[in-house]
Amino acid sequence: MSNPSSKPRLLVALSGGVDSAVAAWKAIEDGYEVEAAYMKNWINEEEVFGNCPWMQDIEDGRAVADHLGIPFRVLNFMEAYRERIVAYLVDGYAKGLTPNPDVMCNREMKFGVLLDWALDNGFDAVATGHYCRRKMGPDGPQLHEGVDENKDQSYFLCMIRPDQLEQARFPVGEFKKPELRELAKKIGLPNAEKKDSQGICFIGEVKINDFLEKFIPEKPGAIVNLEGKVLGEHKGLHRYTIGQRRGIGIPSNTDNEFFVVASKNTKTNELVVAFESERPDAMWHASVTLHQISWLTPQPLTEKCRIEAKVRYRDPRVHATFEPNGTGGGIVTFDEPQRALAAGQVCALYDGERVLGGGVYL
Ligand SMILES: Nc1ncnc2c1ncn2[C@@H]1O[C@H](COP(=O)(O)OP(=O)(O)OP(=O)(O)O)[C@@H](O)[C@H]1O
Repeated sequence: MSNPSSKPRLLVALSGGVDSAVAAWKAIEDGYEVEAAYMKNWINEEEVFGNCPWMQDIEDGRAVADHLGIPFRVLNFMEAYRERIVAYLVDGYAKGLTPNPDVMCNREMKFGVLLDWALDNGFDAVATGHYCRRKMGPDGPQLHEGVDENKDQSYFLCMIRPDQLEQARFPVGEFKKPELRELAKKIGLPNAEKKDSQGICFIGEVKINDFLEKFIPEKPGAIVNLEGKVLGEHKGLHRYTIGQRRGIGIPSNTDNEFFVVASKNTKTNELVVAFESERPDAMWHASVTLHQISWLTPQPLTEKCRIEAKVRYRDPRVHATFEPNGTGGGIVTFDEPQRALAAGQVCALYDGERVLGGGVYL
């Protein structure tokens, strides 16, 4: 497709939410020729649970695009989503892991399938409403945390590849959320007061276990304490995550003490629970091994070095030492042990506010 204007063409991923709406407005202000796309990833078909309010989101997206005077389209990526995200999620849980579909969705969908579509259709880049920043460094673009410490979403983007970052734009990374809401009202965006979305889009409000029930058969086993005493029965280890407090189904019989999931024994199909105050060894980790790190640096780090690591979206960065293992992964040893790291989750590596990359821990 030819570009009659000299402006770079930007496709904004418009979710119907306020962040991507302001991202589209800001991109226009920044001098891009902007168009918008909503990705239809999942609908409540085949009676599988799932309650993403996608029809409302499409209406909101369209209203925003109309308000800004930019073209809007809905792209059907349901097949790719099923193959790349739902399958990864279900396989992961079936293996006893705790997958991170939000991280994978950025790599596989927003800056994967959507970016490919955009490039094929004459766009130069794709923008989202993520709170993070892309800064030019001496060796190319770098990914940095967003200015708003409360909202920073760089963790979710730590596994995108450098070639994807090349064509990614984050127009709201310099904003703080309250300021962005105010701006949305000031410029009259129709969704300025819309509530923030929660959880994984395609399962919406539905609990992950209700969703997984449709895909993974029950596999009952014993719930045991640290001494191996049987306390009850579980319906399948895939329904639990290390460190989980709620929904274990075992009363503690003690005031102010609650059971947590200390570990999952896949060999015996036992769920091991403990009181938090017992500080079960299995729940505190001095280090994690990351296999296949996805680097955002020009070259992978090949020397032992000091870094910062973020083991969960809502956790702060913590100081750690990184040691490459020579096979594309490495060991992250924390200065202070970290609680409840579930295999399958993602550890993001930082140098200050700059994201160096990320990997899945074993
Ligand atoms: N279905 C979708 N179609 C197009 N873009 C999407 C879709 N879902 C998410 N995005 C993009 O990914 C970004 C981050 O998604 P997330 O679900 O975390 O939303 P959010 O932080 O609540 O942002 P928003 O307020 O824009 O919904 C969004 O700002 C948007 O650019």
